[in-house]
Amino acid sequence: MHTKGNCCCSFEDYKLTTEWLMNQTSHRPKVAIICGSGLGLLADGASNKQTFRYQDIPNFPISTVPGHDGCLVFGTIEDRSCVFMKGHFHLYEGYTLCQVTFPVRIFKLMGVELVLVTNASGGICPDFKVGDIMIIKDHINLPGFAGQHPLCGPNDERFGIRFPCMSDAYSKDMRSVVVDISTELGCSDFIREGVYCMVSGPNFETIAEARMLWILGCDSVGMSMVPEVTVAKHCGLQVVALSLITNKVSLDYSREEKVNHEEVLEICKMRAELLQKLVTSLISRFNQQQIINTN
Ligand SMILES: O=P(O)(O)O[C@@H]1C[C@H](O)[C@@H](CO)O1
Ligand code: HPA
Repeated sequence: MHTKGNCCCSFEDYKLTTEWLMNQTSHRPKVAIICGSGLGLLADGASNKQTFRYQDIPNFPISTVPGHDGCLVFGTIEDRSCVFMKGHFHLYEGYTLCQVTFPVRIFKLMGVELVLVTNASGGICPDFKVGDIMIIKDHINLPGFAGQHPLCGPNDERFGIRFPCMSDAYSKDMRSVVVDISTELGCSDFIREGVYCMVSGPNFETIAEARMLWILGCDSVGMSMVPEVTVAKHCGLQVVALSLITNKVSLDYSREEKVNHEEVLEICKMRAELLQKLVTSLISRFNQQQIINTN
């Protein structure tokens, strides 16, 4: 890979990795699922699985965080090919945003149309409970404000335009499909909608920072996803994102609880089955929607 500004991957790098994967598998996924911390279990429901460890895929970064298995799983859900990222990459691991978002452009080149992102986040909105699932309707890209943005550097028009619109990054149609599915599954009590804020991490927020984020309009805070969503939107992919509220963020100096990563993973385990049902139903609805759109 070569380096230019924030950008360390050339079109040839993306092409090489895509061709390598397409030579190794006959799956041609239309949906990619990015599994956040502790949520790799989402791939377990797929059949006809074919797994590639990140270290074996040319140009792929490797996962360094507990709860991120570090493999790409191709499989079938409801007769449709999907690709699951069991583990994704974070700024705090020391990766550039070009590396963090590298897989998204591979998905684009492979023919993916929908990216379904899951992650873990801390609930800022006082109404949120641990275990709630927040449908992300918008985000605040805090590292982006400071120039840590995946689209900084020369723009490659083969992926998208220089100045992409982000006001509709999260598909409105797919968001309402998630609401319908949660009613059908009888879990609408856990479903919320809100604004996710990305911070770089790796420390959890101070109380003053959390209060600032609440004033700014953030309902939850996490350390990932926004770069991937930005790059997905830039290259014309539909995005739907679900954030599992794994802890309540302290807004109050009298609160004694201290958040830690083990607790985050524990809550992910608790909600993995429900998230898996949501994801499976969502994929089958996306397939139906595609069929309707092409008829
Ligand atoms: O990868 P995600 O965003 O799901 O993981 C969150 C943010 C940190 O990586 C970690 C903190 O516990 O969980
Ligand atoms: O409270 C949090 N803050 C930031 N990232 C997180 N990921 C899970 N919980 C949190």
